[in-house]
Amino acid sequence: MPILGQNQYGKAENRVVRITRDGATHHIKDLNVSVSLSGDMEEVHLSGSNTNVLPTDTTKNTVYAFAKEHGIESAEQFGIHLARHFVTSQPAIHRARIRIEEYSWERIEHSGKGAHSFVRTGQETRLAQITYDGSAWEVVSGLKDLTVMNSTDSEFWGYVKDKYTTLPEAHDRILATDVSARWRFNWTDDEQPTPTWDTSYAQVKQHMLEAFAETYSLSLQQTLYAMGARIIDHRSEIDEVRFSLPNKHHFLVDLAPFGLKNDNEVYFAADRPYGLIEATVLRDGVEALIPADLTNL
Ligand SMILES: O=c1[nH]c(=O)c2[nH]c(=O)[nH]c2[nH]1
Repeated sequence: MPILGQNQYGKAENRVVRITRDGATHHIKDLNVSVSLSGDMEEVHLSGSNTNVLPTDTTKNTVYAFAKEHGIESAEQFGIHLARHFVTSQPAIHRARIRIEEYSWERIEHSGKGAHSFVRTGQETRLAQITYDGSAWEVVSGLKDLTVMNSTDSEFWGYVKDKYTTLPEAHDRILATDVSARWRFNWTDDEQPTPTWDTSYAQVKQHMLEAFAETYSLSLQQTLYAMGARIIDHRSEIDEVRFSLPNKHHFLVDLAPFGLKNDNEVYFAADRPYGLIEATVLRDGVEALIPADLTNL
């Protein structure tokens, strides 16, 4: 008989918006929450018995009920509540993985009454993944679509040249990327104090941006390492950072046909193909646990 391999189930992409009313001042949390459970699920696959199956519909309802009952302090805290609930309340469920995307809203400053108007900020999407097996926690936070550009202090030369190489060496180029990053916390058990999730997120993002701005770059690879190293050096709660950085190429336009000189002023922003630079930066002595392919994480 064929063997049932790894399996998991749950409700994906539960969109939950939680408003907290503080008089006329409102606060918004806007999340996309995916629940994935695993455990004693052989029978549902092999014989069709649903005895151990908590319906995915129930997992969806739990997300909404918890938004009311516990509020949403941070994506990480909310994910921890949910994961703990599924694993500790259902004997057949041995592992819960909660993935969250968070969309940020900024208050619209205006001179009228009330503080209940918001504009979606077009910057990055915050990410969190919480996994719990009844004893150990794994929290990986992250972000995607944080678009950054340096208009100088970037070079790329001295690379391998074979018969197919046509790329001219660059001694002053634009360096631009959409940062996708995940970082793993070394908080793993309830005995340790939990990190302050929001402060940690803000600091990690700031270190990333400062390292991008302050690194005189000889390659996107070098900039990536500088960004990760800065996080590992400054944030003791984090042991591992993984980046996926598309190199958003900007090519100088040849204006000579029009009798114009292009002194690093006019570029064509290409959207594809793009270089894709990916790497993990780790604290010395720790094991790498973030998967190499971030597309589904
Ligand atoms: O920063 C870069 N790294 C590369 O590996 C590479 N390859 C390339 O064509 N351009 C660049 N730029």
